[in-house]
Amino acid sequence: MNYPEDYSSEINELDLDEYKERNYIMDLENKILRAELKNKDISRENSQLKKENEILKRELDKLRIPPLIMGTVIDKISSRKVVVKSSTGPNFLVNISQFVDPEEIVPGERVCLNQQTLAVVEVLSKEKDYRAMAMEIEEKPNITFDEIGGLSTQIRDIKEVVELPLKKPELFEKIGIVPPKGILLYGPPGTGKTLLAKAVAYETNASFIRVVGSELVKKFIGEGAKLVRDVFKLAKEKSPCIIFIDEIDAVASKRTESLTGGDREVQRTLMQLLAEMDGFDSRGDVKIIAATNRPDILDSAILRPGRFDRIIEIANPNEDGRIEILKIHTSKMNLKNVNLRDVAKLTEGMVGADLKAVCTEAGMFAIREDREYIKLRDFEEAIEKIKSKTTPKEEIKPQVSLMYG
Ligand SMILES: Nc1ncnc2c1ncn2[C@@H]1O[C@H](COP(=O)(O)OP(=O)(O)OP(=O)(O)O)[C@@H](O)[C@H]1O
Repeated sequence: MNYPEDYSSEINELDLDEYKERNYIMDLENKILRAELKNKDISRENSQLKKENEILKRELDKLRIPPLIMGTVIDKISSRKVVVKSSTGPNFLVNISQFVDPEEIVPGERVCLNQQTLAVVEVLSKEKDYRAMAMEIEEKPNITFDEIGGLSTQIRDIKEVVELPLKKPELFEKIGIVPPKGILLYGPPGTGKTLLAKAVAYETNASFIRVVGSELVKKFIGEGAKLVRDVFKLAKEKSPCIIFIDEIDAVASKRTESLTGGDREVQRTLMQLLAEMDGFDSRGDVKIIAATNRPDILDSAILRPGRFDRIIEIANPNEDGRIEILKIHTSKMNLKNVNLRDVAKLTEGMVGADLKAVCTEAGMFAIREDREYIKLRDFEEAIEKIKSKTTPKEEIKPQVSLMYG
């Protein structure tokens, strides 16, 4: 169409204005979109941080709760005053804390006392028995040796000393040798000691009882020795059974000359443990696996023949070990162009628990970017993040004179 010259220039100007306006609007829309995406990212990060904050708060609360003393109510003097026989020995006349319903407290009831004020702060109902609190019992843990990476030699050793005697006791009888009763796993935290013990229980169809050394002597004051007795009794009832004692150093560190009250408690618990171990038949179907990060401080009494006389080191994984562990933890992840050897090279010094955290974190980075696959960059960022949170694991060896088998 032909327009007169002056009219067409007016239209061109109009077009230009409209064009500029449209560009401006598009620009604004892009900015809004970017701001919205950023906002989404921030709120996702915010909720992640909130979750982390919650976890840390809970951890802090746990740390703030001082250890409690167990006791049995002997007599009720008034609605808020009772006489309690403490598990540490003496009787106390104590108050009932305002958080506890005084109606619940009758003679014979087991209660927890605050260590400083000795007030009754908790009633131990039958369901919430302290034994249940101190022991983790699994009828058949669901962990197989295939889920453990980088520990093939240790798996072979453990099979020899635990699995074989449990599955074929007649073999040992024929040959005339006594299978070991207990083995000690030592190595830095997070290297898979608990995992190994659970896998042995799974492969031998055994139940699994886990107790933590530090809890036996610090959380359930005065009950350590009794708990050890109960653990062995329960293990016999549930046999075949694997007893796993984590942090054994807390009950079996070298004896010191002067004994404080706490040390005496440790002593009593250790003596009971040694007596229980000496008292049962190594050909039976209860085996004990203990774990420690501090083999250097162990009392040699527990490493004597007939006790924990097999020692297996669970060290930090090497590069091939790290690849195996990464394979396990990425088996269900959608990876794109990720060579696990590259990831293993970047994770020198990390243990299995760190590698698991790296895999989960790499997945989180992909989710944050709305991607359905995980690339090497996600692993690199995850490694940075985990490294900034963890301290390098130190390897501590037992003293040479303590090593047997
Ligand atoms: N060798 C491994 N192969 C696969 N996963 C592992 C391995 N080691 C550790 N992990 C992962 O780390 C988690 C923690 O490991 P585990 O509890 O067995 O370590 P640990 O040596 O018993 O540590 P701690 O001394 O702190 O008790 C396991 O549940 C598992 O997911």
